[in-house]
Amino acid sequence: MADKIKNAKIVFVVGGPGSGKGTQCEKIVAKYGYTHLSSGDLLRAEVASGSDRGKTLQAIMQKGELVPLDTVLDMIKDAMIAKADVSKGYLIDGYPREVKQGEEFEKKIGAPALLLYIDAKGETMVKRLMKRGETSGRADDNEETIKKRLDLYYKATEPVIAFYEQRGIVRKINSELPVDEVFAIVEKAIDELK
Ligand SMILES: Nc1nc2c(ncn2[C@@H]2O[C@H](COP(=O)(O)OP(=O)(O)OP(=O)(O)O)[C@@H](O)[C@H]2O)c(=O)[nH]1
Ligand SMILES: O=c1ccn([C@@H]2O[C@H](COP(=O)(O)OP(=O)(O)O)[C@@H](O)[C@H]2O)c(=O)[nH]1
Ligand SMILES: [Mg+2]
Repeated sequence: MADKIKNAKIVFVVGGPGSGKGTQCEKIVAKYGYTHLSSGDLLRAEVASGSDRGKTLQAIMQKGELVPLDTVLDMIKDAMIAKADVSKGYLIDGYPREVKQGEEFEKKIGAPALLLYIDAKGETMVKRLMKRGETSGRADDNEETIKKRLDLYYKATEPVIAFYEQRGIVRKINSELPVDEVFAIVEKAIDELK
């Protein structure tokens, strides 16, 4: 089964909480028809299903901590296989969160062709998430959990960017700009892939 996705174009979308990963992914889907898989959305869907596994996940996410690596990777892999026949490429949003997750992904699935590094200042991300929290209904969009997510991002996820920089596949995107200007930079990076 996994053979089906071995030659697929894979793009990692990495950035802090509230940096704008989901916003840019939506625009990429609209223009390029890629399959968007947000690790956070997959986990939230499991929580929403009310399963026992979902209950365990909810407790971890509420605290802003990381779910065990194998859980997320299995979910992403299943979702990729489900779309293998129709997909032009995959946007893996919010993953890897730590270097080890990237290594395991490559062992089980394949290597990314590009890493979009969506970069905004810490204070910008906090402001956006507090605003989003007014309407998102996300249990982790509150001041205390946002702070923990941000700390964990700097500690665990930023090293992921350094790891892939050695391979020359990182494109840094300044997401302090308005959404459409950010997307103009994103488009250049995706167009280079073809
Ligand atoms: N000015 C500006 N605001 C943005 C931009 N991208 C996103 N936002 C706002 O920031 C908020 C968070 O954006 P998301 O795309 O949900 O961020 P994310 O990185 O997917 O966040 P998580 O799901 O928490 O990982 C949104 O509610 C947007 O309104 C941008 O490029 N410019
Ligand atoms: O690979 C992943 C992706 C997400 N999460 C959990 O899901 C939450 C929400 O992730 P998402 O990417 O939606 O939002 P972010 O934290 O980037 O704002 C995180 O805080 C983690 O608890 C995780 O443990 N592993
Ligand atoms: Mg998101």
